[in-house]
Amino acid sequence: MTVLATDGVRKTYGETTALDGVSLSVEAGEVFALIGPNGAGKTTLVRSLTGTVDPDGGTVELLGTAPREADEDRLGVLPQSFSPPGRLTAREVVAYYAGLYEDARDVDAVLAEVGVSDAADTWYENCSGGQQRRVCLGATLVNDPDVLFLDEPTTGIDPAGRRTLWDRIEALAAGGTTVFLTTHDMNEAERLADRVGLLADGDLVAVGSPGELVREHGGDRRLTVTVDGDPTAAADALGREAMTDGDRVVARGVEPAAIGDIVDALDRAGVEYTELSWAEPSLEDVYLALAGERFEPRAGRPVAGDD
Ligand SMILES: Nc1ncnc2c1ncn2[C@@H]1O[C@H](COP(=O)(O)OP(=O)(O)OP(=O)(O)O)[C@@H](O)[C@H]1O
Repeated sequence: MTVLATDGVRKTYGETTALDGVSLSVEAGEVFALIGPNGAGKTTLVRSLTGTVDPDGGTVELLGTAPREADEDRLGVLPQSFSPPGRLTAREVVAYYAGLYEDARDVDAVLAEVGVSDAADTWYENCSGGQQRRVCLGATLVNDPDVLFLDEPTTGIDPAGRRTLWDRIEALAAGGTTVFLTTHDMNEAERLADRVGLLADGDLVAVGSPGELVREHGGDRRLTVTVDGDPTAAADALGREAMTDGDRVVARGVEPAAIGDIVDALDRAGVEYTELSWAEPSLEDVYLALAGERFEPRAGRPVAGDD
């Protein structure tokens, strides 16, 4: 069942085109992550989907109706900036939002779920930035929403806390909650999302599962050797196309099975190196390929016909 859908959505602010004809749909129980550079239009799209921005063109449907008509009891929305009154405790903030619903969840259970039980009696304004973000997330979960919009949910949260919240979001999705999130954290998108959409300059330039996007746009597996000395000797020793960049030599398309032979070849050639690493392409490579800022390697020079 389609939970939300846009067709040709456009939004301009004066001379700025925030959304330039965005069409997408998200199915029940799906986790959809929207990524893209600052100013790409992510928040504008979330706000169009939740009915707080009126698009200039195109159509938006949420739960089978116009966003403003959608049943609020079934929605949870965590905006990018959310400013509850500072002189309420964390528990009072969540209780305030719980009070807006007839059938709200237990406030302490929600605080525990987002990992802020310890700060339950602390004034919101005295909570750390990460604790505040968790309290706000808790406030969006009080009505046990069917559809959850999370605009940069883990910004400002420490790595361990981020993982706790990822677990929580995964558990919600496993329970059937549809999640639409925006993030600048490629690990977050890769870990959580069934599908990822990359928005650039108001255009949805790629949509697919993280695996599909990486296969299509992520480029090759690569081996990087950081040398202590002249990189060209290392590049020669690799016996394959490579590129030098400062003290690094990068060869693309290297299979894991070839790493042993490469190490032997470097040893035979007497190449001194400080690091040898091998990496699969990731969503970050997709992002950089499709929306990143391009730059020329500082002292790079192609070796052996590398492109
Ligand atoms: N209310 C507004 N008035 C004027 N311009 C706006 C308004 N809201 C957004 N914009 C502009 O629309 C464009 C898209 O902004 P938006 O906040 O949707 O981007 P974003 O992808 O969410 O960015 P970020 O990653 O920085 O949060 C930007 O150029 C922004 O300046």
